[in-house]
Amino acid sequence: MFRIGHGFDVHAFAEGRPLIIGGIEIPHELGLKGHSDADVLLHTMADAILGALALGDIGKFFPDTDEAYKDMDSKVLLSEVVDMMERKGYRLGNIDAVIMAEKPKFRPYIDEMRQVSASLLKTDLSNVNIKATTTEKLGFTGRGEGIASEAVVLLEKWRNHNG
Ligand SMILES: Nc1ccn([C@@H]2O[C@H](COP(=O)(O)O)[C@@H](O)[C@H]2O)c(=O)n1
Ligand SMILES: C[C@@]1(CO)OP(=O)(O)OP(=O)(O)OC[C@H]1O
Repeated sequence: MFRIGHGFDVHAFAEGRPLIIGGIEIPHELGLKGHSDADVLLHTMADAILGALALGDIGKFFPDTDEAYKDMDSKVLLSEVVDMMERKGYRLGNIDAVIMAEKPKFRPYIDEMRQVSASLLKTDLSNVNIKATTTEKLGFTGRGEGIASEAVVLLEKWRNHNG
């Protein structure tokens, strides 16, 4: 059995924060504002998986009102969601994600982001696609106010769940 999921997330730019996307730090004059490390790409991946499993979203499991998740490494968040997926008897089929931002240019970092995410998602590199686009200077991303990201995932049931 297959299940499809979709994730979408937005974080605003902020001064004095590192820019962490796809589990890696990207050199840029601005970072992203958030309760966690604000890794907008890993958040969309986690939300897409939770969506496929009809489990809700990351805010339900990692509320931004809980001090335990302050400055949380989103690699840990995604790993915990992958554990939930595995406990339900699913594994990743493939994931396709997009980062929407006017700046910086992500293309030089895409291969490393794919490697980090594939490892967190416990899947082969060939099952993970990450792309980037500007929004042609339109909207909040086009004005450089923040970064948006979206992901679609396919999960495959391959064993009986154990909890
Ligand atoms: N922040 C970004 C945005 C885009 N790219 C790469 O540039 C290509 C052209 O972008 P358009 O929005 O003009 O279509 C795009 O396909 C990406 O490869 C990027 O690296 N970082
Ligand atoms: C990741 C969490 C963790 O508290 O916080 P944020 O970094 O603010 O991210 P967001 O995608 O706005 O909401 C989900 C939160 O659960």
